[in-house]
Amino acid sequence: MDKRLLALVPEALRHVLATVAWQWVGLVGNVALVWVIAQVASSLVTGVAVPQVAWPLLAAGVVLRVVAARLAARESFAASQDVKRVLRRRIYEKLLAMGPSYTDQVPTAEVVQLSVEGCEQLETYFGQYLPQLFYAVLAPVTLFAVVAPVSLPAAAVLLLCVPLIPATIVAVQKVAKRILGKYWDQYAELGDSFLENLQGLTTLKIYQADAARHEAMNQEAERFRTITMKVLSMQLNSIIVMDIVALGGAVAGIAVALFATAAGAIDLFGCLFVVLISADFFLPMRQLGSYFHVAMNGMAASEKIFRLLELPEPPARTLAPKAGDAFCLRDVTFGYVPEREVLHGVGLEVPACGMTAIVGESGSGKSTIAALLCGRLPGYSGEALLGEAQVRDLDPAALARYVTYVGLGARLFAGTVRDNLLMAAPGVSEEELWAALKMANLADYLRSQEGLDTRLTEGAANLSGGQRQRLALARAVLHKTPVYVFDEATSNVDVESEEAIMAAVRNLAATHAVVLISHRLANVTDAQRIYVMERGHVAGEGTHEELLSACPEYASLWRTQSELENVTKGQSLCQLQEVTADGGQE
Ligand SMILES: Nc1ncnc2c1ncn2[C@@H]1O[C@H](COP(=O)(O)OP(=O)(O)OP(=O)(O)O)[C@@H](O)[C@H]1O
Repeated sequence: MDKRLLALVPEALRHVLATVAWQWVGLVGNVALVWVIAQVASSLVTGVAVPQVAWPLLAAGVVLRVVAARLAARESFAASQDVKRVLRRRIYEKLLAMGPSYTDQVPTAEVVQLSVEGCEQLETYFGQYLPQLFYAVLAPVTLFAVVAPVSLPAAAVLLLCVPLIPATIVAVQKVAKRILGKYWDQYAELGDSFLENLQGLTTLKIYQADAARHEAMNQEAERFRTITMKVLSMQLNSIIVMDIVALGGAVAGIAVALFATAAGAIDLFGCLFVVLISADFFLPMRQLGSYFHVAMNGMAASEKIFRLLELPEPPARTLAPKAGDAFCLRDVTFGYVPEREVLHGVGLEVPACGMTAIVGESGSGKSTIAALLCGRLPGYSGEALLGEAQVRDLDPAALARYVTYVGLGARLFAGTVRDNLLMAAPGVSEEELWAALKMANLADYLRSQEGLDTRLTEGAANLSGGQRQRLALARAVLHKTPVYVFDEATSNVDVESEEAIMAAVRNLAATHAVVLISHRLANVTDAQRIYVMERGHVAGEGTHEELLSACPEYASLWRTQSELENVTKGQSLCQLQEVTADGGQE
């Protein structure tokens, strides 16, 4: 019995005790029935009349058994409902408390398994195993009190044999614990790779790597099958052992009663009564043994649930930003893992209005700064302030109302364009929706379709990449917040889309704080302030002109990109000239 589990769901304990009480009432009914049957059988042999009380007792026994069985089942159901409800709520609250970065500590697949399968297993623990645990102690003691006046030696032998069953359970427990621990590990592993492969199926197909992954998953599934079979065979074997012990105990009790009858110590009724009741001494313990395996499964799941519930949580964030608050980073250091620092003493300021750009080579830490500003990386050191509050102390919901993040992975959902836009700003007028679409240069295209009712498939796969990004931008613009963070919002889009997005971003920057992360320097030349990142630190800051003269890293990046773009333009020109020469056209 795990005390932590009981403490976790104290409400369920009331139902567990009620289940035990009703089981006990059922046992009393059973004793009455056995008493009547033994009386009737012995009277048939001896010819002595059956006592008058037997018939009302028979009726009472039947009623008690039926009613008690129903009520015990109802209470057991109530206990398991409580457990599932409470545990799932606790897991959900834990995830909320851990915040969006919970995946750093526990994979989503494991959380899903624990909330579904894990909680189901605990349902059996509370609904069946726990009541049976109490009842399996109470029943033999009660029966001893009933049988002892009939035959003390038989009652004593029966009672003494009962603990042999838990003794075998304890012997099995060590092995069971090890096997079940492995079972859950394999289960979680299989769930993880299934989820990942399913999410990446398109990529696997593109590279024809699906067959290899399929094979790897088959091997994992085979390992899971093997361990499941081990669990089952361990359970069946131990049930056989428990049956032998239970039958052996009953036989010993019956033998004692027979000897006592032969010696004249008890009459025929007494002998029959002991014979008929002896199995009831062992049945509850035997039943406990079979629930025990399911309970062990639940215990193994509960270990994992506790591990999840005990994961460290970031301190409660309660502060909210005030109107006009601006971001300011001072000497900020951060690493995703302790052994590798990604930002080293970064300092930057984002004024409450205007465009602040962050540029730098790939991997220099730009997106990390964006994530930090959005409160997703609370484990930084130094000062990341919004107004006077540390970003890590701000309530995530309040921060989400203050900062809109638009990244490459902005998700568009299946449904209409209107649905996707309204999720950012419920209740806004049609005019405002169209104004945002116009800003993102998407209005004309959508008018040629079905307007705001244009249907999008999952992930807006029926739009082009550029259209998707422009729609994500329109949605962001509708989400009226004082600060916008654009992380590579113009990556992988055509020139037309890039120009449209940049025009919208500049427009926004006229009245809001905009942080623009872009690998393309041409997009940031008119930013009020540009920060140049290099390997996690700020290598330079200033306007485009200031940086060209004062920051060699920026000047070098600018030169490389300009040359590249000139070469590309030159090639296009050459190709155009070739076409003109060949075709003789102007
Ligand atoms: N979730 C993560 N876990 C561990 N390391 C990470 C994680 N995300 C980023 N990093 C590491 O942090 C460093 C900075 O990454 P970041 O994404 O901030 O760079 P970036 O400048 O935005 O790059 P890019 O221009 O390619 O998007 C990289 O070395 C990267 O390997």
